[in-house]
Amino acid sequence: MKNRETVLIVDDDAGFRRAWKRILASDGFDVLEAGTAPEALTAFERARPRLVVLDLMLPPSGTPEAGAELLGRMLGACPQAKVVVVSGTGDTALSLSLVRRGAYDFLAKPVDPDVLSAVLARAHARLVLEDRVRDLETAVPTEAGGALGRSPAFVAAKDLAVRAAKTDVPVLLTGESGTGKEVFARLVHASSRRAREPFVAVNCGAITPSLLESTLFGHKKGAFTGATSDAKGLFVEANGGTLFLDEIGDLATDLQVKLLRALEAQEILPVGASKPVTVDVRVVSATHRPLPELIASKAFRDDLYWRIRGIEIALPRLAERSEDLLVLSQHFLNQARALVPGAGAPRLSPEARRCIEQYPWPGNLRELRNEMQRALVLAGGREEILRDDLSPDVQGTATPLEGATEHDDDEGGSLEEKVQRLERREILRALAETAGNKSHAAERLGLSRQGLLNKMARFGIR
Ligand SMILES: Nc1ncnc2c1ncn2[C@@H]1O[C@H](COP(=O)(O)OP(=O)(O)OP(=O)(O)O)[C@@H](O)[C@H]1O
Repeated sequence: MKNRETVLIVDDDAGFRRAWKRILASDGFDVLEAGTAPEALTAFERARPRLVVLDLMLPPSGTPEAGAELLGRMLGACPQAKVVVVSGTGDTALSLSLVRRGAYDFLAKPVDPDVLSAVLARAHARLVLEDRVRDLETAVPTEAGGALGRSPAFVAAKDLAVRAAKTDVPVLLTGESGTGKEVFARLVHASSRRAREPFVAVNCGAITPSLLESTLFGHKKGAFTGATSDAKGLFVEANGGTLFLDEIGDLATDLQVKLLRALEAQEILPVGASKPVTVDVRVVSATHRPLPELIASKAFRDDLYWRIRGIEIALPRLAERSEDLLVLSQHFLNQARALVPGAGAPRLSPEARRCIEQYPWPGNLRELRNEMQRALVLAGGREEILRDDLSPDVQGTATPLEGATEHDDDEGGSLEEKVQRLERREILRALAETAGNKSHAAERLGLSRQGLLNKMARFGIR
């Protein structure tokens, strides 16, 4: 059997270490040894073993308190580590108190080899189980159309979308940028009788009016310079299915008239054609601009408004979906793994969660998605996403948790690496405290503005 798990054996007696090493190596573990508390800490920081056999009485101090402190440092750095404490026969009370403080189990000397083997096999099985649970927890199932969320405002919008989908009534999706309007348009399509037919999306604000007309309705060969052949247009491409008109508030007024005619007659007139073409298309529109205001300023036709607004679904801002924040964050982190080679199964630290919950997310889900991608990149393969991996705005003014150890520099590495981590944290903190003002942050840190910019570039800070 090959466990591919490393066990660190910590004992000052080289004879014991040798004997235990033989047993555990034959059980299939990779084994590391340390004879003193400093050696143990160095080995732990370097190899991050998740299994440790720890004798409490270690040089240089030789006191059980030093062993207990070592245990605390190991569990602080790697809470899932399973540390089996080994003590003298008289130390049962102390060993028990350490189990209460997070040690996995304890063994009294002289250690029975079979018991050692069995305890470590059980600890290893536990690790495997915990890994599995974590994988399952992080693999949040993606629901229909990827529309995740359980907050009341979101569930109400989703119910309405699914009910509207069963009819052919036009749907108007409103909501700030990044609230998931396109995701909802796809949800309406996927829940409708048209699900197996095409879903065609067009952003009305992204195409010039002259091009948009032929893009939507098609054109005949020779209708305008460059029209070298007939083109079908998106209405015909979406025939039988759903046409998603994103940013409909940006539609030029003459096109509004043509769109209204197409929707009322269910037929379109390709540019340069003399005969209309009949189409069967369900239209879903979306806008982040308030159409009533555009109507008041004559920028949008009210007859078209009433035509596309069969059922209006207002998507809630992310700030109104506090119950969904962490599920969505985890979902976006999982998604981002595909973009970051070597990223493990990420999870958010308590501090990072707090920051996410306190930030208002003006860019809604799109901003959250980008933030999670960035955090995963900055975490550089570390599975726990820390507060410092978040951008200064998101770290914002959230007050650190009391007793939080995130900023304690106990993550190991060379002196230079520690100094760099410290520098990066101080820069992020100064930026957060000055609301991202680089000149003020530089002043606070005693750097020139350019010096700060250089360091930000080096540490990958936006
Ligand atoms: N409920 C959801 N569950 C999971 N991911 C979502 C959800 N809603 C939106 N997203 C994701 O959030 C991002 C933004 O969503 P989308 O593009 O639909 O927003 P939008 O309102 O159409 O934005 P814009 O108005 O700027 O075009 C996308 O990556 C999308 O996949």
